[in-house]
Amino acid sequence: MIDCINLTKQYDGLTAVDAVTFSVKEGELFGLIGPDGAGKSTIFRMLTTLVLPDGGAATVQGFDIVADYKKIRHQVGYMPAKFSLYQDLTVQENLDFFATIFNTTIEENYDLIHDIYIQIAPFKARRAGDLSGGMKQKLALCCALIHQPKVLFLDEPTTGVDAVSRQEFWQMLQRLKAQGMTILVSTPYMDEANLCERIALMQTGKMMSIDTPDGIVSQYQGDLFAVQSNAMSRLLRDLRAYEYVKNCFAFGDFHHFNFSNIGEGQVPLLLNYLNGLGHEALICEKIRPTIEDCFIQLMQ
Ligand SMILES: Nc1ncnc2c1ncn2[C@@H]1O[C@H](COP(=O)(O)OP(=O)(O)OP(=O)(O)O)[C@@H](O)[C@H]1O
Repeated sequence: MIDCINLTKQYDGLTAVDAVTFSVKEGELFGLIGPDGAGKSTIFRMLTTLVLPDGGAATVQGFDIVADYKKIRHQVGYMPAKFSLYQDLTVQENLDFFATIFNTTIEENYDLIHDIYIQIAPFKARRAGDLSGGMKQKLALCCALIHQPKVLFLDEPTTGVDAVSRQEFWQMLQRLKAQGMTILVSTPYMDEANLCERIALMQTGKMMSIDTPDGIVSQYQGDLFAVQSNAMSRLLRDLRAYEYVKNCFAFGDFHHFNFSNIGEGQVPLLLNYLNGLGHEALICEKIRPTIEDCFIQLMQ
């Protein structure tokens, strides 16, 4: 449904998207995962024909993003990262407006949107600008779906949205996927990567790895450990000073690290070293890497 080959975009000498190659299959939920500035929005803007690429090529539903831009605009649903609905119009007026410009009605497409529509229906008369972040996202999704697109582009739909709304949003995406929708979604939240079928990890315009979340985790090089003591900030410094600790960073209630040489055999020696430095209540265990751990390793 989406094919990109060496897709490139530059802004004033800065390469925002650097020869990116990836494909999204029909009915797939594919995630672009990366921090601010990684180039996610620029990929969305090129694929939805809002900006022209400087190099490479891409098709959406078989249509070329440059030559067939009008066809693509009629066929895809796009939810930009920035809330782009009319803040002064009510929820109902926004929905009616988007239905009208696509020459359709809410009733005609009710099957696809009813799940989301019933959640925003109680606020039909409220101005879009007065909705909560989560409700704004639901309304924007509803508007993006109003013309029954086959491909949905969702640029950071959960950024700035509370944890419960984020969870609800992803449940809605899973239901849309079950209805056969192809979805390209971006997020800076690494935990959301696991909710996609396949992901691309992005940094400074480049795709570092493309695979299923499990596939990415299985490519982690070496063993990863989580460690805790009664003095966490000193522990970070002491770990980084230890000769055989390669990379170490804070991760929730633990610090994650790996060894530069051998793996698990080093643990008793490291614990001796930390005990000697006065650390108490030490816990150190080998763990399965998260997507964030994999991302950090790939960056290094
Ligand atoms: N119109 C523009 N003019 C100049 N530089 C731009 C423009 N749009 C994006 N950039 C730059 O291109 C790079 C990629 O930006 P992009 O918005 O695609 O990243 P992103 O991963 O979506 O991050 P964000 O969440 O911050 O938007 C950044 O360095 C950004 O500053």
